[in-house]
Amino acid sequence: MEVIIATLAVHHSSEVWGKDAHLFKPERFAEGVAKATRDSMMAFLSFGYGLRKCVGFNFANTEVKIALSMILQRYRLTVSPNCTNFPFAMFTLRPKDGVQIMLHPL
Ligand code: HEM
Repeated sequence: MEVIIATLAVHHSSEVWGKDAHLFKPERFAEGVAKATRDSMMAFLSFGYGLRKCVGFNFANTEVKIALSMILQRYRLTVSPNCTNFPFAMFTLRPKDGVQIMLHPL
């Protein structure tokens, strides 16, 4: 595990994200990407950078917000007890076997 985390570079700069850069903290973005990245344009590269940056960036962001708000209005989400969530590094850190989520109707 230590070796995997030590090899990560993208989105893990402690200068940008702080000493807890390795923690999953979506609330970092509560006041927007610019504030979360301390105005460092190269710090958040999920959609690429520069002239070839993803053309679907605004569309994808809006789509995710709409889809998530529709789901959260109808369901409570919990992580399945069967979920092992083994972190796996392939350019970025991701769960090796995905994340099994259970949806409970509200
Ligand atoms: C969460 C959703 C998405 C993510 C994370 C994402 C991410 C990316 C990334 C990393 C690139 C490469 C940028 C680069 O080379 O620097 C890219 C390119 C591209 N994306 Fe997306 N993308 C998403 C959704 C979409 C959607 C919804 C569309 C279209 C409706 C789209 C269309 C494109 C196109 C056409 C390119 C190529 C741009 C070019 O080479 O000039 N993407 N995307």
